[in-house]
Amino acid sequence: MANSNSSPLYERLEHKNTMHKVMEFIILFLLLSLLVYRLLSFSNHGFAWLVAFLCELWFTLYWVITISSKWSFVEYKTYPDRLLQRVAEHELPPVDMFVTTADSELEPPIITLNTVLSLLAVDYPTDKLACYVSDDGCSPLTFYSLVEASKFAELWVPFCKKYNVQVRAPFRYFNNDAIPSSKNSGEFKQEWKTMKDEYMKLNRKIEDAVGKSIPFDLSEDFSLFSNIERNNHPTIIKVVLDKEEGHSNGLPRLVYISREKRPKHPHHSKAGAMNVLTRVSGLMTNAPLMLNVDCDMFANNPSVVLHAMCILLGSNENQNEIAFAQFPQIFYDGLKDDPFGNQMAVIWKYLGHGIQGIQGVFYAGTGCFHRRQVIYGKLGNQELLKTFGNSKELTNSAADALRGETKCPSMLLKSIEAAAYQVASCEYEYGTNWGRKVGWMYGSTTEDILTGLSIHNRGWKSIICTPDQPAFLGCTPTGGPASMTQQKRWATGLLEVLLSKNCPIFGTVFAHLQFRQCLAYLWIFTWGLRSLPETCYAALPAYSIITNTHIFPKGQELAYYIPIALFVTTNIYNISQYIQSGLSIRAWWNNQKMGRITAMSAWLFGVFGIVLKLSGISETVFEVTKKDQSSSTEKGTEEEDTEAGRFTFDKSPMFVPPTTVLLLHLTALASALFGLQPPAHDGLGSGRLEVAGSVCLVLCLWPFLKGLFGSGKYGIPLSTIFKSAGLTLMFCTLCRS
Ligand SMILES: O=c1ccn([C@@H]2O[C@H](COP(=O)(O)OP(=O)(O)O[C@H]3O[C@H](CO)[C@@H](O)[C@H](O)[C@H]3O)[C@@H](O)[C@H]2O)c(=O)[nH]1
Ligand SMILES: [Mn+2]
Repeated sequence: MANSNSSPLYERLEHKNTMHKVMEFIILFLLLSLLVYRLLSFSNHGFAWLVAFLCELWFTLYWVITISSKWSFVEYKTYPDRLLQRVAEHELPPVDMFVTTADSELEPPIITLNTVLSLLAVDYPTDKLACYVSDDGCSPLTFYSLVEASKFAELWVPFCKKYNVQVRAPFRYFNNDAIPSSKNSGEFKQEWKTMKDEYMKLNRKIEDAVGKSIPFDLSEDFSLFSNIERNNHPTIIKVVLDKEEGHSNGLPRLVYISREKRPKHPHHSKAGAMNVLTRVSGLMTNAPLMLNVDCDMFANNPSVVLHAMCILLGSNENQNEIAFAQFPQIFYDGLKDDPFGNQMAVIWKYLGHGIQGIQGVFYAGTGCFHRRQVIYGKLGNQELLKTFGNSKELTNSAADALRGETKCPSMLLKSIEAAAYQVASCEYEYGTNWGRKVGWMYGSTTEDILTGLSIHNRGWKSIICTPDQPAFLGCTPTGGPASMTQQKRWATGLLEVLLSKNCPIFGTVFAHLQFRQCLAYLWIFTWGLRSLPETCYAALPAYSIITNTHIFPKGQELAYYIPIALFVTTNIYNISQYIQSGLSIRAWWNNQKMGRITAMSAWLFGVFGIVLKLSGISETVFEVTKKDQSSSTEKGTEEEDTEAGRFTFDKSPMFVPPTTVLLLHLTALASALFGLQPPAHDGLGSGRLEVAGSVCLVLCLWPFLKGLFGSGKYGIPLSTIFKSAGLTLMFCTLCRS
């Protein structure tokens, strides 16, 4: 095409969203009015008034930060076709692809191997790709699955490319039994059937291996795994697929790495794993770009790498400003209407693209392409050794990477074996800058946001890339306990950053973090803190009904309409965003409910976790979330499916606060209904707004109301109910006295 050289590889589209902005200001105005009203009537009221004021002050400040973060909605459109016309295949930069897994029980190897297969099969020159799998579980099963998957890949990858298969994770591709009808040639049908049979065989092999202590004969490779403890073992590095010298087998390289672990050495969870991947790949292939995904995030769009290249090779003037290209987290088989409120589609859309208009989207830990140079930082030669550690081979490769040279070694392991084992050992990082100035940053269980922040601090930008066909799809946790565990880890991890020297405010004052980008980071880092005002505010209506006082304006005051208007506009505003994102009102309501529940349980415990850490009582841990096999070969029973979205419980203390708040409101409403309230002091007792607030909370806590009467995992454990009842009783007694 004549003009293909001049047409850009990506376009930046700004959206005005005027209606949203107007509503955002109306909401802000109402919040401020409420604050003014509280201040003016302060003298007539007591402690509860002060609490309400403080909570509302927090909500207002938070709203200002939210408006700023959402303000500049910017979207990027990428054109991979133009890229292929402009850049010759051999000029495309190599990419190292990282997959992390940590536990073969919580993360079934069949999921991991599907992710790996989808990456091996992407549309990109295979000799430019290498896939590295980090296994923090040091599981022979994972290794075995990888070896078996690599054999299957020899059939699968050519098949995908021949027929331009769109979804290259076989468990998704073979999800329904019917042969895709779009391609009807007899040859295709035949090959499709063979492929499915082969995949089923692979599946069976792995299923057979699960649960056996030694699932395979201890041949040379597997013997490395015998008598190994997960947290106490030497490094294992195995090249599963290599390039034979001279000829290519049409598959990318594939390497299995289980880094050394010793009980006394901190392993820094995923961040530590990422740094080992970075170093080992630096020695082996040293690609200038690195993609990383969680084990459950398969490539759902075969052109992902090309889309990312559009941005990272991009237009000349700013290609050196963009540090990473992040694809949004989207989930497959997400339960309908997001009953656990963890699909975050609206957040990704409005906050993700809003921040895009400032310095760029946050790094979200998965589905992201980084520049190796940026991850390494900018350094002079004399600093290299101190920064990167004592491996001469690694410092040389890092120096190459920093100069923008990549000499891709043709022999993978043999020549550099010793160096690879050295950089994967647990003592290697001592006295270096790994985790502090280079690589993935340590000190938070949300290493992703922290690492992205450290990049933005240095003045880099980032871009969110949203091709029409979602680039990566992963699992969300289902059920109450798993969702809460994840949310608690996030709340803790984010607070760990907020309360450390990495706090974004320092980044703005002393480094190159833009002011509004700092606000956007504060928006996310304060998730955990939101639990405090939310929980207090949730208790207020119950308090006022029980004591027959009022915390909202009375009917005869003009201010009476402020909370009502606030309630109405906020909900219209929120609902409109759900509808514009193609979601249902039910999804909005579920998120609304879960927002309240999460704040009172998981986020609150995130704060406790931080208090314990700061007082030196306990460390924070990265608890891996369980990945469900859902739509692979095993289907849940019918009965389970109908209950899929129902909230589940366990004995975790996290469920105590929401249960308590629920019991409190039930008590309050009952006392109002049966006229058991004490007489009001000034004739101004609790009124309609307090009762409405109380009813709202009961509705938000509906899953817990059902849980009071449910049984098994659907029921709140008796011990939790007793604790909550005790707390409710205490609260009521305190109120009355
Ligand atoms: O010691 C560990 C712990 C975890 N992981 C891996 O980290 C990934 C994310 O773990 P998961 O339990 O799935 O956490 P999520 O909350 O679902 O992950 C989100 O949040 C994390 C930060 O809290 C980010 O690291 C992830 O990329 C992001 O998807 C998985 O591939 C794990 O195998 C390790 O490699 N080593
Ligand atoms: Mn996950």
